[in-house]
Amino acid sequence: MIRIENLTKRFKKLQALGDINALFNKGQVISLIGPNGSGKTTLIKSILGMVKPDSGCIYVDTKPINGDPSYRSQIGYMPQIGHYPDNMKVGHLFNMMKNIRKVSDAALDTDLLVKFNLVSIFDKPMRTLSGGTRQKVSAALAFYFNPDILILDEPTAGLDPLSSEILKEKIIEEKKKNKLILITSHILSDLDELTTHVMYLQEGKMIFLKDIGTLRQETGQDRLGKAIARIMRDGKKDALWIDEVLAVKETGITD
Ligand SMILES: Nc1ncnc2c1ncn2[C@@H]1O[C@H](COP(=O)(O)OP(=O)(O)OP(=O)(O)O)[C@@H](O)[C@H]1O
Repeated sequence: MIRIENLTKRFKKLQALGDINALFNKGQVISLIGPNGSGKTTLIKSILGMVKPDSGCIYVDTKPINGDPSYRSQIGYMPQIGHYPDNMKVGHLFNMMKNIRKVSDAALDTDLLVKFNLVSIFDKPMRTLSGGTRQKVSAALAFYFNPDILILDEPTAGLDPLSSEILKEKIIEEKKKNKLILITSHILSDLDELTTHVMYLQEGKMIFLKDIGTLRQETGQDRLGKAIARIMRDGKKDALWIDEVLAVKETGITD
């Protein structure tokens, strides 16, 4: 569904992404994990066409994305920080998006609008919302047009525990509908019940892309956080092991 080939991006001297190769398919929930500044958001923005790679290519449903931008209507995107017009009211924002997309009411997914009770704040200007409430607006917009692909950048950051659970349940529901979901998060416990595959980035390099079963088996750890910690610890002890996992990038997902 999304194929990434030899993707490279530099910001002046800094290599933000170095020769990334990956294949993401329907029904997968890919957790993009890596330290701050490892390139997760740059990768996401490259898929969305918001960052122009220096070289390489991204295909969505076999079509290269550097042509027709209409592929973006297939994608629901929840940014790390949503930027909205300050004076726009919440209700107006949803209406405006609906009008731009020319989608009928029946085709809309209003689940999160209802569950986050956003209708009750339709008259509030965006600038008056708390950080967490802005996150809820971003989440509801990402799912609003029932997209086949969801890209969620730190979706639970800033959400209270109940809202975080509501969002996670929603992601699980969409996963059951065979959608492709890409998530970044530093809260690995949030990803445990969602993830089918883990893509680990470090300094712009893909260290591995593996299905969660393989990762658990190789590390002997059930929890994602512990499995990743184990990998990083072992990686420091044994550089050869890192070479071995780097070889995974040649083949992509090891199903
Ligand atoms: N527009 C830009 N101009 C210059 N450097 C940039 C730009 N965007 C990102 N970078 C740099 O590229 C690197 C990767 O950044 P990116 O935001 O992709 O990391 P990340 O893995 O998403 O980090 P975090 O976990 O902190 O969100 C960082 O060193 C960042 O400073």
